[in-house]
Amino acid sequence: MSGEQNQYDLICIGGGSGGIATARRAAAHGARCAVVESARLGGTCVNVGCVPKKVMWQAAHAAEVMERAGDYGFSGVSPRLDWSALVAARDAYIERLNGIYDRNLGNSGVDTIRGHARFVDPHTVEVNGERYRAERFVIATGGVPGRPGIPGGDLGIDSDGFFEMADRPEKVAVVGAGYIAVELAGVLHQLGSDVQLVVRRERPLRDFDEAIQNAYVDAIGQHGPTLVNHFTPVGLEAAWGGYALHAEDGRSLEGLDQVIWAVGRLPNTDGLGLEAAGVRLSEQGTIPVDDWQASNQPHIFALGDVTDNPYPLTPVAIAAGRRLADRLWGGQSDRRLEYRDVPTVVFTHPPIGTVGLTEADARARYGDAVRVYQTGFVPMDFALSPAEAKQRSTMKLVCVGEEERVVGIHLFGVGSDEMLQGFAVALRMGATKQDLDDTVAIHPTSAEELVTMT
Ligand SMILES: Cc1cc2nc3c(=O)[nH]c(=O)nc-3n(C[C@H](O)[C@H](O)[C@H](O)COP(=O)(O)OP(=O)(O)OC[C@H]3O[C@@H](n4cnc5c(N)ncnc54)[C@H](O)[C@@H]3O)c2cc1C
Ligand SMILES: NC(=O)c1ccc[n+]([C@@H]2O[C@H](COP(=O)([O-])OP(=O)(O)OC[C@H]3O[C@@H](n4cnc5c(N)ncnc54)[C@H](O)[C@@H]3O)[C@@H](O)[C@H]2O)c1
Repeated sequence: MSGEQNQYDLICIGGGSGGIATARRAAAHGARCAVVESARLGGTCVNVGCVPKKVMWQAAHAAEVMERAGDYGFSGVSPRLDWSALVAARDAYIERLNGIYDRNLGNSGVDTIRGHARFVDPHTVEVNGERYRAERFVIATGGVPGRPGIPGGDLGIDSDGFFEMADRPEKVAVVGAGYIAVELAGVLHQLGSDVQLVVRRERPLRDFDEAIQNAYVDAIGQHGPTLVNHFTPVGLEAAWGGYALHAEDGRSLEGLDQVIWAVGRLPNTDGLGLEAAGVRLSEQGTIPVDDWQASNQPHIFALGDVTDNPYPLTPVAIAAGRRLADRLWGGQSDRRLEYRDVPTVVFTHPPIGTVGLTEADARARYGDAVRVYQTGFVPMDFALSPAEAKQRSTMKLVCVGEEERVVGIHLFGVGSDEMLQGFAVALRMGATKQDLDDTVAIHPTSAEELVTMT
């Protein structure tokens, strides 16, 4: 029987990016809140996503910079990676973050309930046999990696498995054409593995602006990983000589130490008891929500990767949650997340940064009113490098109308990851090409190209 202490204003199911952010903001507004988490606090991002991925990317980036040391006159730089030391340091860092998340929840006055939450009725969840009631719920249970439904699809590993690898594989196929595939392929390639990036169509990152797709494909054509295109996997076999990945057209990739599936993620609603709560799911298994994050049950909200959110990103889950809490408990009745002009970075080598419309989307929406500015250059990082080692950067501005309002910014090159955030503010505020031109450049940087394009 649940007592007073098990009665809340808000229970967030899922202690990841969205659930924690919502509960802490609601608590700051005075709501009595709890977060239920069945695994490690911090969710995908902290444990098997952004954070360990960025650590691996930093390691790969360090390797890349050390490769260039000779160009600047250094000698004797021949690093050898101790994979297990890297993994141990990374995991210790994440453990510290888990502790910080725990303390932050406590300091914010949010109760943490450990275990798997399951609705037993629209206002009650059960966790480890104990019942908890709330006036409102936020479902922020995120997603899990998917695998193809082909023979041998259960062999190999997914992105969760990538973070468990005790050794660096010598020869690996990364299957997929989205963020995770290109990021993991890039890290492993840069850290010394022989990597084949396997895509079903012509090239990866097909949702990105064509200039970015081309720049990325040119870059990996020059430096790796190896692109294997038009390859639709139909089977994976484990044999003595290593894995063999078979394609629909009869081709095979053989002798692989590892195969990493990066073929998309699935919303995580397993065992949530949504039928008991009366919450409907979409055909894709996501929880459909309205503009205010409400499910078909007005007191049950959902956000982040478990919804049909077009940007399954950590800051998006956080922003949706904080705005929801501001609206429900902070008296800000119009506050909600608008799912547009969300800046995002893909941590390739070099990285990709993008915000707003691609040229193709802008042309579909605005027709001839679109004007595009594009530039390509070798950043100064490679000024002293031999021609074959130089990496080019690409930048594109998509502008609309007489006033040339900037509606899309697409970057590929060293520093794009850190460059984009400020320009995304400008885009959101309605900056025009003239505003960029009127901003005095910072020299010598790559970023100055964005305010000097003709
Ligand atoms: C490899 C990888 C790299 C990524 N890199 C980036 C990046 O660089 N930048 C970026 O912005 N995004 C990145 N993402 C995406 C980002 O991690 C997600 O968008 C984000 O974590 C979604 O937050 P969420 O709150 O919706 O869910 P999650 O963070 O997934 O949290 C959901 C939590 O709910 C818990 N849970 C599930 N069901 C229950 C239940 N019934 N009861 C109790 N607890 C439950 C889970 O254990 C989990 O901890 C990456 C993702 C992956 C996989
Ligand atoms: N840097 C970042 O911000 C970052 C990094 C990683 C992930 N994420 C987020 O996580 C989300 C999920 O990433 P993701 O890469 O898992 O998914 P995704 O949906 O971006 O890509 C999945 C890819 O797998 C391909 N695919 C699907 N089935 C396949 C099959 N049977 N065989 C071969 N290929 C197949 C699809 O064509 C698609 O290109 C992203 O949309 C992104 O929002 C963000």
